Amino acid sequence: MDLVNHLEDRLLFAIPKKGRLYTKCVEILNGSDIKFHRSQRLDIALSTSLPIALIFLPAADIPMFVGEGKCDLGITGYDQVREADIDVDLPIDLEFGKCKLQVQVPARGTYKDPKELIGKTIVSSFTNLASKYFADLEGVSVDKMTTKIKYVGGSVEASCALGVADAIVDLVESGETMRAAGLTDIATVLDTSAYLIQSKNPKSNKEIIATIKSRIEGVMAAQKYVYCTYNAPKSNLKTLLKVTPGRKAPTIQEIDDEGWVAVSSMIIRKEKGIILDQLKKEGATDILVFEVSNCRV
Ligand SMILES: Nc1ncnc2c1ncn2[C@@H]1O[C@H](COP(=O)(O)OP(=O)(O)OP(=O)(O)O)[C@@H](O)[C@H]1O
Ligand SMILES: O=P(O)(O)OC[C@H]1O[C@H](OP(=O)(O)OP(=O)(O)O)[C@H](O)[C@@H]1O
Repeated sequence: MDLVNHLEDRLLFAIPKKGRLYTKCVEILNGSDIKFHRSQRLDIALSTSLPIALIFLPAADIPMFVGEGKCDLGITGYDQVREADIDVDLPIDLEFGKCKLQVQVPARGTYKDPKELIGKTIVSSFTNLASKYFADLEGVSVDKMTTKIKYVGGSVEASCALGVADAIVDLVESGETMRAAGLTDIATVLDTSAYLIQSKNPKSNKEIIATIKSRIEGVMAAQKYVYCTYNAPKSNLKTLLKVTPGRKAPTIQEIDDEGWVAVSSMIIRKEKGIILDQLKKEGATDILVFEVSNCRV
């Protein structure tokens, strides 16, 4: 297939091919203007807007491809990076795919402390992280630990009910799966979210890597902030500026009304309600909020 020849001179960027991280990754690529067309059944897509080839891979394999320098950049869960135990840079926390890798036991059982599981059988898809966690609990190296760690690839939560495990180590987001399986968490092994990961020895030039990172940071900022403007009485400007300090600093402009200025500032989207209430209370008028569709920060 000729596609492979077109990979030369392109930065290879590994993206989860499906699953929980896929949709958000495509949103980030779109927001970054990394345009591509993915044909059905093809796991490589050439970007039409930048010298990039997107390589769609299982989330669990991405740390290896980036760690070995086959792909310069990738997006995957921090849990996958730690499980693979591969040395990569983690330049951007993308703040989605947030969940916890937790030790879970039958809710009606007697286990309350993970130390009570020493010497027992634990089932997980994250056997390396689970092994390290229980070896640390035992205070020995992984090869000397007495706790048995077994691998299953999915539906880990069924293991206790099926009598395969005394406890499991699995991801928890809402907790619905855990509760439905009659389990409860007793310890957290790792907090995770999706990251942009980068090879320690990238083959592409620094410029294209910097461009991609800056665009992704722009998408993140556009998601995190909204743009707020208002008119402020000079008499209470100091207090109002404390409410909207901006990312760097607020912009203040004179207006054709003595005693008043116009202020514009980026504000955190999640805090918008409280901030607008405070601005109003402190005497601001004509308060407007705008979506930021894109930016460079
Ligand atoms: N509720 C969740 N359950 C599992 N993984 C989650 C959850 N929320 C976020 N994640 C992240 O998604 C990653 C799993 O990605 P993905 O769904 O692509 O793999 P997968 O579960 O192995 O896919 P599949 O099971 O469809 O083959 C996890 O490693 C974690 O970083
Ligand atoms: O806390 P929750 O919001 O319920 O999410 C957690 C569940 O999601 C994942 O499984 P997934 O759906 O990816 O299927 P799997 O069991 O085949 O991995 C994970 O392994 C948990 O089972």
